[in-house]
Amino acid sequence: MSDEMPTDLEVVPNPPPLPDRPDDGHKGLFGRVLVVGGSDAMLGAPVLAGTAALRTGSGLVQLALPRAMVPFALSITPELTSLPLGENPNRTMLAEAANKADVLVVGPGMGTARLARLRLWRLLTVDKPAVLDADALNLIAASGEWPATTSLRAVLTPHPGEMARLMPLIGGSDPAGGPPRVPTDDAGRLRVAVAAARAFKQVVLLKGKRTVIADGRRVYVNTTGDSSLSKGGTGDVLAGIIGSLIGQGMERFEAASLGAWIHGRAGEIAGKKLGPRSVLARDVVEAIGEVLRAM
Ligand SMILES: NC(=O)C1=CN([C@@H]2O[C@H](COP(=O)(O)OP(=O)(O)OC[C@H]3O[C@@H](n4cnc5c(N)ncnc54)[C@H](OP(=O)(O)O)[C@@H]3O)[C@@H](O)[C@H]2O)[C@@H](O)CC1
Ligand SMILES: Nc1ncnc2c1ncn2[C@@H]1O[C@H](COP(=O)(O)OP(=O)(O)O)[C@@H](O)[C@H]1O
Repeated sequence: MSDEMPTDLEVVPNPPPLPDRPDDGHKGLFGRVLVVGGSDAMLGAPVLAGTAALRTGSGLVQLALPRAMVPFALSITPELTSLPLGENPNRTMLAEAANKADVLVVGPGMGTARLARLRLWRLLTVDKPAVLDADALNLIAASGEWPATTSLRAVLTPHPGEMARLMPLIGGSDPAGGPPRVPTDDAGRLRVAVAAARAFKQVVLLKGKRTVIADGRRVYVNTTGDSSLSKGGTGDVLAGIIGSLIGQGMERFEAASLGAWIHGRAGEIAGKKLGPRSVLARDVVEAIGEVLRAM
């Protein structure tokens, strides 16, 4: 990975507007999102992602998650539908659901066990746009190389810890010989996001204060958001928002940029109501409506 700052980038100053929502539309027009995630220890992550997608305007959101969790997940958000996953890899049913969807959100709370890996590898062969988050990224990092055969057109949404795990795949290392680390300054974060986008040929969103979105040619640095978002589950909310915008027809870089902006504003609004310390990820989901109404 080069230490040079790329000089051939278009810096996008503002996120794009929301896509149109025709008055005579129906749920089939506004995107079918499939969220694949959840594991014994983590139910909240896929539910937060799916609920955020519904709040952002998706017509239909289905959660593919372990069978035992389905009743609990649906009792939190009954507007979600489910694909119960059993102990076998269930890869055919999963691939069928993925093929019916307009966009996939893969990884929130999925864990890194064998079944999760098998399911992810099956999904990587589906020709769909996707948001790859959390454990989807950890599984790819653990495999040691970017899956060159993937047909997914993805937005990767690593936090700096996940990005550090991916860095060996783009030739990133710590000069001192320790584990790779993501720089904390703006220029360094931008360099890493652009290098990853170019190496993987995907859209990369590097989370944190001043989230960076890069597609290899363009870069957008988000300015919304504060410490109201510094709590478990808010990244899952972001994955759902971006998936929803892609499902509503937005191009991936634009969806990731606008999604980061909406997510940050929703965090700020929730923080004003409750105080930044007390905001939960679900409060960020609840604030999405206020953000969208004002746009
Ligand atoms: N309710 C639920 O169901 C929830 C489920 N969740 C699910 O949990 C799973 C594991 O995801 P996870 O992010 O919690 O663990 P992991 O990837 O090991 O990250 C921690 C490591 O990364 C680093 N690090 C993190 N952020 C950083 C930053 N901004 N800046 C810098 N470093 C940062 C951090 O480093 P440290 O600060 O400790 O030095 C640490 O090493 C995943 O499936 C997710 O979806 C969660 O979404 C929560 C709610
Ligand atoms: N101080 C902050 N300012 C702006 N955004 C923040 C801040 N703290 C966290 N965030 C945002 O909150 C989200 C946290 O995501 P992540 O670390 O993946 O959480 P989780 O995995 O628990 O859902 C990211 O979008 C990140 O950019």
